[in-house]
Amino acid sequence: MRGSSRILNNSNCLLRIQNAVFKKDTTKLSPRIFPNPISHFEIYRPNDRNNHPSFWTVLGPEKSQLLQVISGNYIADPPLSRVYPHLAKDFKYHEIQFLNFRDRSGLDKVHMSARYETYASKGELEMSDNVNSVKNYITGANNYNVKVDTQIIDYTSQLLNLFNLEHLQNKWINTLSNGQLRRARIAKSLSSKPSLLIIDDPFLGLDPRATDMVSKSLYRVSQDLGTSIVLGLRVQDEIPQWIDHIAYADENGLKFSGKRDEVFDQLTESVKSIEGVHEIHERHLNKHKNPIEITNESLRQIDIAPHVEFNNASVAYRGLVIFKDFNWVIPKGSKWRILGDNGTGKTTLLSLITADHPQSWRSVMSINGIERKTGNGISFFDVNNRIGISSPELHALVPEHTKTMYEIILNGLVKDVGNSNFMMKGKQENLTEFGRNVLSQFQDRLDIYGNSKFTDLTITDQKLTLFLRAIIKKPELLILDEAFSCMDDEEIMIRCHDLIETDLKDVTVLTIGHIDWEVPRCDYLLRLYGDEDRHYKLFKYT
Ligand SMILES: Nc1ncnc2c1ncn2[C@@H]1O[C@H](COP(=O)(O)OP(=O)(O)OP(=O)(O)O)[C@@H](O)[C@H]1O
Repeated sequence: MRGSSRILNNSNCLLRIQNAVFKKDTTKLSPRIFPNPISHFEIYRPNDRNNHPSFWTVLGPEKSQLLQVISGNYIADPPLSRVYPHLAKDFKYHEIQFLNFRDRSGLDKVHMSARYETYASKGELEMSDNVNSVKNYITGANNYNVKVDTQIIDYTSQLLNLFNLEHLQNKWINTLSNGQLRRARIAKSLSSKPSLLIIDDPFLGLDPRATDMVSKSLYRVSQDLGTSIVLGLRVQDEIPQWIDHIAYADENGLKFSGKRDEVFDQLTESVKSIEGVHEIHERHLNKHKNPIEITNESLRQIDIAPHVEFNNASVAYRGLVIFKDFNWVIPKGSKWRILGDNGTGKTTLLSLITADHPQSWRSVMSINGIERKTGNGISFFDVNNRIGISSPELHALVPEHTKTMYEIILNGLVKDVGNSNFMMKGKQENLTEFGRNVLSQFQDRLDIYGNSKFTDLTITDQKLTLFLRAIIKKPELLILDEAFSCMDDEEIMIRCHDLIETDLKDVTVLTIGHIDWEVPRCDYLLRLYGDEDRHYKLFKYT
């Protein structure tokens, strides 16, 4: 860091790392997290008048590791090479908050069907005394059953307002949509008024409006509370204006760090190849991107039989209407993007298709011309034998410490257990030629990581694992819900997208993703508007 040779004012220094190496544990053979020592890195409180670094973004292929180091994980060697001077006197564990969104930590690990069933058994959408309400989740009253004092209530109201959660405050936390839940988790992390807030992929799964709102709100709270903030972003992501310092971590360690404008040249040089790949990818995806509005009638008239059809479907949660008279014809083999702000009903729609949603059995839809209703000889397992899926909910259910990459992928071959059962072993001999071909396209990754535990994989390889698991049986219908979000190795993402175009031509694909370049090329778009009348429109890309 430039100018870092000066020893700065200790009282406002939150974190100082000097000539430190980091290890997972203290055993002699434990490998270093980064081969090179970190020579110097500092974070200051934002109200420090000397304009010292308080708002950082960490970029680069090893950003998550550096965030762990900053947040106090791993063991520093020598011991005092990483210190938190400002916190040292009266340190409380909640002074540092570290959030990553890979899991739904702190919440029940429930699969979608359980989410809807529990709602059904609870019977109420909103309960002011609901222990597991969003509001209680943010204050912590759900865990400790503590009485929350008025000051905290006032502060919580501010947080609810800033993160647009007021209208959701009495809902049961597990019924929130992914984007809503992420906002709630950020609000919760601020409820303890931390000195240092570290968030990996803060905008993951947020729609563009929510991204902007969360960014502004984070800055505002940090000013009010004097909280320093570190955000882990991908090189391709937009860096908020208020971030004034950048650190870049690669496999060797901290490559450079400093003021945003001062590291500009180094950053440009380091990300040249990543940006080159990104530009080619975007050009490919945008080749045909003019959406023209179409109707269900026109979809019925094309020469391909409908695969899935929604017929006047309606879904409401105790007065909260999500779908009203919803009709959608999905031709066999067509590729769709489903787009809509957080909470507009994308996941609900997919859970109808996967039969996780109870409404799914009430003649609201048909697949291959067969109406789905109870007593029609179709079971939940029949439905899911033909569906492959990757989603954040499934990601959270992976037994990450016990299963390897290869085991998780083969698990996708197991029949008659639904898609969320990770325990059953898939058999290598059940691989078809298609399955073998798919795996051979990623042999380079499997050779290195195939026998690694899921937890030890990078986020890119975790997402790749779930993608391969979803397609290995060659499903008739493939559901990709945020399947490529936070994949930072875009070359791997492109290989997955290419595979969809070349090897899954006859498979119907439904994709959800808020970021354009994370979505494979699609023929059609379903746009949900989330307004009072639950409008939606269908488009064809030309
Ligand atoms: N079981 C439930 N009980 C009550 N409300 C629910 C339930 N499940 C979902 N909701 C509400 O229904 C709305 C739609 O949720 P859904 O998860 O389908 O949205 P989404 O479009 O997938 O959002 P995101 O982009 O955030 O993932 C949200 O407002 C959510 O709070």
